[in-house]
Amino acid sequence: MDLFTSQIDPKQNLLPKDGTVNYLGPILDMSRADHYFQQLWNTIPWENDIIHMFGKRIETKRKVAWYGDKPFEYTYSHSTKKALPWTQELLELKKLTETLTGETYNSCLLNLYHSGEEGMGWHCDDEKELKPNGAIASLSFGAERKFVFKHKESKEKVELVLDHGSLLVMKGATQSFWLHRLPPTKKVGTPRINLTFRKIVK
Ligand SMILES: O=C(O)CCC(=O)C(=O)O
Ligand SMILES: [Fe+2]
Repeated sequence: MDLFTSQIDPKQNLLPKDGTVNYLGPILDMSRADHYFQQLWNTIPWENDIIHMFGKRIETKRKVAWYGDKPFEYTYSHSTKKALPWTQELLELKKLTETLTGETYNSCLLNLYHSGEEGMGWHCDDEKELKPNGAIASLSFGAERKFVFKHKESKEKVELVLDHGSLLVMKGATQSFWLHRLPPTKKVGTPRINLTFRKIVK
């Protein structure tokens, strides 16, 4: 563990107000994190996402997949997906995440970014299907990427780097008051996979 990761305080709230974000840092050793990256890369039926921008339907380069306890329908940016049944690896990761965060989840959105040129724009995860103020746990594999929060009113920003095999938790009022994004960058040439475990209450 290097000097930086040894200074991670999993109880520290990274937000100055209006929500709670904890960064637990790497929760898997390098070889297990590598193993999960390969498994997810090879076995998930990745599909391009559709977003609606300026009245147009745009297919993203970023790929997605949606899993859950039941074939939940999830409307994301006007397209509706039916959740696939858990794979063994996703169930292992869900259990580990539940233990470390003290919360339970029933669904997971997976994102695959082929390189730093792919990212995700400003948004909050406050869809009506999600448990209000429920925790969202974000597991990252592969390339380290910057992640940014921006307060909806004050525009204050909070930045951090999401490591290979790391866990980030957003909870409380975070989605009501803060946007987040994964900025694109020319500095990263390698892929990244992100899993966000969520709780659907429909
Ligand atoms: O890739 C990430 O780290 C963030 C993904 C995200 O914000 C989302 O899936 O809602
Ligand atoms: Fe998000």
